[in-house]
Amino acid sequence: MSTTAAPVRALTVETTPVDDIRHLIPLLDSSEPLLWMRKGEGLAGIGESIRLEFSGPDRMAQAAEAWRLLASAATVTDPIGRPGTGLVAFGTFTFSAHSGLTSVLIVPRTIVGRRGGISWITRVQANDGLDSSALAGASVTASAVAGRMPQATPFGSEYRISLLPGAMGKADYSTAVATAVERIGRGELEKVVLARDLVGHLPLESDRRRPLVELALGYPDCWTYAVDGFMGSSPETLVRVDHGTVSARVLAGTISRGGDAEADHDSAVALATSSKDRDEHQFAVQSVLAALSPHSSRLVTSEMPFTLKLPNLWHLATDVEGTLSDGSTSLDLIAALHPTAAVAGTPTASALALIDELEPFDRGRYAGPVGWVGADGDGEWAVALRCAQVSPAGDITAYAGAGIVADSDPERELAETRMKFRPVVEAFG
Ligand SMILES: C=C(O[C@H]1C=CC=C(C(=O)O)[C@@H]1O)C(=O)O
Repeated sequence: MSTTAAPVRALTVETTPVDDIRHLIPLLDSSEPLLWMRKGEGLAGIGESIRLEFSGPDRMAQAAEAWRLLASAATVTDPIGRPGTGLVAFGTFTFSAHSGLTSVLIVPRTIVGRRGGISWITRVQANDGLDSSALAGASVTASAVAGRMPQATPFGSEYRISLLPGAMGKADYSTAVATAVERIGRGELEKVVLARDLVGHLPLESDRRRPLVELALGYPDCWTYAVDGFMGSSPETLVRVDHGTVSARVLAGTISRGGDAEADHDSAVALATSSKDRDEHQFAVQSVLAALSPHSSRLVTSEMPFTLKLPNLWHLATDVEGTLSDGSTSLDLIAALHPTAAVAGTPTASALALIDELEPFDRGRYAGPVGWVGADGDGEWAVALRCAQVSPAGDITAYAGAGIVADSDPERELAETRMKFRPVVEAFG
């Protein structure tokens, strides 16, 4: 859909309960799926009612402001009142302030949701009436047609795509890690997260819901998402705001799964007791606490990080929870949090400069916030990991990175990125 500065229309939004909907993905558009899902529940978006695009250093703050205006002008009928009912926008934001890709908020024409066993449909209609000049920094495309009841459609043919090294090959990655370790040794910074890319191409008219099915079935405990051609399955909750409660799951520190039960247990113990991984993890936790403290009271974390088991690896994890103290929306909070030390490093400015210097590609939306926001500003946002951007022409770019600290070993970090690519490589392959 093209982007023009068309007048924004006020939205009329109506949520209605429906009989149990068990499968969200078959309802999606096969070429432009919009999805947010975990453990079989979540939100499926069909069509676009309004698209807001942002770029530059203030992209998230602009989105927060534009969303306040759009939501306050909407007429919402929502007898269910659960997270994800009523007016919702799906969003994806670029990692870098100077990315060539845009950051977007998309209000679908129809949203089908399921949460706690309750299913609903939300229909959105764009009407005349809201002045677009009010939508700070946003470029807007609007469509007036209201959503219809979506029907499941059969999946298109199967395909198998190989993803191959992109702008940064394996040897280049190891060299970049060695350079980062040297810079850390010189005291220029303490941690940096370096990523590499894989590329491939989707055949014409491929059903883009297929990789989502693989991701959702293979990684049910992760957030499986698809917004504007960007898709993946992330284990990391950047922030969730629900009726005044703010929470996050911080991940940093990784080890492979063991080949049998005993080796797997040993792997988890090795991760939990590794001072290298504990250090890497603490940088990430501290960055999240520092960003959330000004907006929350009673911010608590588990005393020690715990080991989180995923099908492809173990992570060190810390859950954070607090009470929102200043009425921030989830978009305000992603603006405050991004980029955490789980995806950039410490100190942030030095880490971003080194990423720019050592990574020969634009991260696009990789490692940026991806998720949804509701009319009241509540929402759920993941750190966009284990992901790929698929362009309208079918070009695929997948990304995975690893946190580099003083005693990182380049070959181990390379192996870690291979593990982290697994969900996406298998979903397309
Ligand atoms: C940067 C990534 O992972 C982050 C999240 C969890 C563990 C990480 C690590 O152990 O390096 C990274 O900080 C990625 O998956 O591309």
